[in-house]
Amino acid sequence: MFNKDNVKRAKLLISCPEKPGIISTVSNFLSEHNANIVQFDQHTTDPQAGMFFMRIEFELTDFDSSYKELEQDFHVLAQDYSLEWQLSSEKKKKVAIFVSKGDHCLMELIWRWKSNELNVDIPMVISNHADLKEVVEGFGIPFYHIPISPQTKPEAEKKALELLKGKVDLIVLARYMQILSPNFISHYPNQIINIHHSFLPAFVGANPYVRAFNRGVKLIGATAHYVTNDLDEGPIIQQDVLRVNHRYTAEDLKVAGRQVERTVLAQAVSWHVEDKVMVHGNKTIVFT
Ligand SMILES: Nc1nc2c(c(=O)[nH]1)N[C@@H](CN(C=O)c1ccc(C(=O)N[C@@H](CCC(=O)O)C(=O)O)cc1)CN2
Repeated sequence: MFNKDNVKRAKLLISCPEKPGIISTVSNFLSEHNANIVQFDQHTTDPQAGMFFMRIEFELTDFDSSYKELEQDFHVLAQDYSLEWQLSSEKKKKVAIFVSKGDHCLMELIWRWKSNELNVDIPMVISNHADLKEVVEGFGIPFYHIPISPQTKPEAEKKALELLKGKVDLIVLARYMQILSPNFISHYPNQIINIHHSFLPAFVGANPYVRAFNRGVKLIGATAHYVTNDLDEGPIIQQDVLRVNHRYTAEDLKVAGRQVERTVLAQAVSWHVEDKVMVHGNKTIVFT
């Protein structure tokens, strides 16, 4: 459809201590900037003394000039009201995917990208193994093999950071089986999403399916979370479970779990790139 008035959408995420009038102040600001609100969501942790969260999606005509003007003016309002905020346009986010040998989560993301279901660019895949090089390059995606050992991890992470610098908005660990250092994570705060193959907080760390089998669980699950220095303890974005029974071996659990892992990760990545996730402490607010 021809867009004669250059109308595009933007998203504004705001968090601040709860106070009366914040909604009317922000909506008046947007009205004064000729923004047409098309979606509005809010959450208050405690009406008396809690935190207030808001997500507003709006349209702007003459987008390129009006977006810049709105952004400049919002800086002033944000300071006056002590707002934490993020303004995003419809520009596709650039997502780097980290993998090891398992391909099911990687392929789910690539399939959704190829079908335009996931509105992102994938500038690179980085792996500590070469196994998936051919399949990734077959989709025209650059693949970088960076081998890692406990002795070489600092150098390997330095190489990865150099490849990533200025090229990505989000890193996805698609069954990447290496613990990231605090230094690496510090470059991408709440911009690294991991899929853990258990229903956290159960079975943190390595080999969760074997431990689930030994425990005799009747549900297995997967958890997508932001990566922090505390292994598998970061803010949870999405989870799901699958019913199992005594007939499942540990290997059966691993195979059955792949379906849950891939859909949970894809949903979490979709919500993040659509600017629907806000982080508060060690929790998220997801405006679905
Ligand atoms: N700093 C963080 N790094 C990673 C996190 C995280 O939450 N914080 N999530 C993990 C994913 N993961 C489970 O989902 C996981 C991966 C790897 C290991 C582990 O013990 N790795 C060993 C090496 C194992 C090997 O070489 O095969 C290690 O890194 O020393 C535990 C949990 C991704 N990273």
